[in-house]
Amino acid sequence: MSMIAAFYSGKSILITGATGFMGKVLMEKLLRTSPDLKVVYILVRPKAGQTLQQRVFQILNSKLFEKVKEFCPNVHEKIRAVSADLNQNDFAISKEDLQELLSCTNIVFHCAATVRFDDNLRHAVQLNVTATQQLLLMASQMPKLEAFIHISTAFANCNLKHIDEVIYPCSVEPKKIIDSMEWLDDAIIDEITPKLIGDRPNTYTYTKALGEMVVQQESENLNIAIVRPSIVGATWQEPFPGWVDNLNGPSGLIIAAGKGFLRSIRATPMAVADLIPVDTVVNLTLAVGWYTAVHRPKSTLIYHCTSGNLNPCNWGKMGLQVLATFEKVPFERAFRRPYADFTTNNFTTHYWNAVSHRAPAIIYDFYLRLTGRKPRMTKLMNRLLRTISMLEYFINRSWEWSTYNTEMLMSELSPEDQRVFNFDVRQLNWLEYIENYVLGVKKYLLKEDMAGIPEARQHLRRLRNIHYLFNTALFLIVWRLLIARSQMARNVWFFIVSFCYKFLSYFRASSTLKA
Ligand SMILES: CCCCCCCCCCCCCCCCCCCCCCCCCCCC(=O)SCCNC(=O)CCNC(=O)[C@H](O)C(C)(C)COP(=O)(O)OP(=O)(O)OC[C@H]1O[C@@H](n2cnc3c(N)ncnc32)[C@H](O)[C@@H]1OP(=O)(O)O
Ligand SMILES: NC(=O)C1=CN([C@@H]2O[C@H](COP(=O)(O)OP(=O)(O)OC[C@H]3O[C@@H](n4cnc5c(N)ncnc54)[C@H](OP(=O)(O)O)[C@@H]3O)[C@@H](O)[C@H]2O)C=CC1
Repeated sequence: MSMIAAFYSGKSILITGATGFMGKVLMEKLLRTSPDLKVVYILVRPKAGQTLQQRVFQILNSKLFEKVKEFCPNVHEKIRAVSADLNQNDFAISKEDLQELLSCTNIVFHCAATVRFDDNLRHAVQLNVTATQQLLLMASQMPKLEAFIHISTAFANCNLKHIDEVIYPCSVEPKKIIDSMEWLDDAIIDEITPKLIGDRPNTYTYTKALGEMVVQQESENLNIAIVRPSIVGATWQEPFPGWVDNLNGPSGLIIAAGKGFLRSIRATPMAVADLIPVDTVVNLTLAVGWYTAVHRPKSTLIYHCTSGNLNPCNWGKMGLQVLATFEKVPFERAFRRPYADFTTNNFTTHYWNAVSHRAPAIIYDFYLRLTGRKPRMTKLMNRLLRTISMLEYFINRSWEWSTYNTEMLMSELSPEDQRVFNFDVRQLNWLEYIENYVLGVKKYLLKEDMAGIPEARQHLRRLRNIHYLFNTALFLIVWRLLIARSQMARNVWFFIVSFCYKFLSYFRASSTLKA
């Protein structure tokens, strides 16, 4: 019997960010392994014209929840969606709901965050710092609370090269930042943002670091732990391999490469690609919840959920496996044949951006205009290049994360728990994982049917022929222009033609003699 699963039975669990990528997988695993838990409270905001109930219904009817519904058909009865907006004061939770949450919650998993790299500082602080502080305040009023698990990121301290499982202070106190966001106007905030984030690449990593400081400062009377995942990718094993439902991290780039938009990327092939499957993160998080509640460590423990030091893989190897998988399972209606290379300096990056990204987009838009359609490729390409520029920081550097606490926790688990809540990334076969990841992107993100593969191959063959035709035509045009303008080009042309003629004459003569 799994001790962790048994621990969650009968418990009331509060999850923030349950509609997000990680939150969904966390909720699914909890309900599948501990169907006897009392209730899962999820803080949800109405969004995109959908009510709370519609959002929850959509999640529970997704492919991700198919397996849990086999075990526990009335899974929806275990979930209680509470209307809440983490950007609002007191999260805009009704009095009755708040009362219930405060009096019943045993465990809190705080996953909600803004993970956008381009968020303005005010919004990123509101969600990643102020909301964390408010949630901790709520938690301190929960008499039955056994553990509070905060999800941070391994990149919160990406300005350092070696990162230990400790909280590193930021130069300005989070409380001061929170206060200043209340009275500074947007223009001033934009001006001071680069100074505040310092050598971090974006507001996301900075505000996640501030969030950790808040956790540390409020941790006095609470039993808290922090989990720091690196780049979270599709599921490795559970509930099935390759599940993914958003474009963050590598997923968007896999689509862009598979559809032939992304042909080169500025990346360091030998840099460690610290990817971690989402089910591994969730297993560790649940194990941390159990350990923190049962063993009540004296200080706030931080757990790195990373792969680099236990089972390293680099971007070069991953990229090649991504491309190899496109050969086996091509994506439908590609813009160009998938081919991508890593560039390593400014000059080649600009050159390939012009030749492989912008020029084809302009030519395609010209074709769309000619055929009476609205041009859209240049806009899309600009957006892709902007996205890539924001991710480049992470694919051109390597970090070392120590994992003593994570390894200690692994050794504390029973063999059954090590199996059911497996977070031992040493067992991961990267090539198999990447292949399943690409397949998952095709199936669950692009919603493409496997039956469409022959047609996709046919389409790629057509693109290859168009490519050859285009290159030949381009060559002839350039050559024709050269001949018209330069005596030297004419001489070279005359030489090649006469050489070919002589070769053919000799070949014909020798074959006549043989006959
Ligand atoms: C040896 C040589 C080998 C040769 C082999 C060569 C092979 C080469 C390549 C092969 C294929 C690639 C394989 C892997 C390559 C490397 C991948 C590296 C990824 C690394 C990521 C690391 C980041 C992790 C750091 C920290 C981890 C965390 O803690 S946080 C979680 C991560 N957060 C994010 O990823 C958020 C990023 N997103 C954003 O910040 C924003 O979305 C944005 C700024 C990127 C865009 O904002 P914008 O307002 O413009 O638009 P938005 O409304 O959000 O979306 C616009 C359209 O763009 C689509 N979109 C969104 N995100 C992405 C994305 N990540 N990639 C691509 N597209 C994206 C979005 O859907 C919108 O589309 P439309 O609706 O169609 O307009
Ligand atoms: N994905 C990754 O690569 C990594 C993620 N992390 C961390 O993991 C955690 C989860 O990330 P992930 O699941 O990928 O992120 P997602 O963007 O998929 O999910 C974010 C969640 O936060 C919720 N949320 C955002 N704003 C509000 C709000 N104002 N009120 C209520 N809820 C809100 C979202 O709700 P809604 O659906 O309504 O928008 C969503 O459920 C985050 O803390 C992140 O920092 C750490 C390392 C890597």
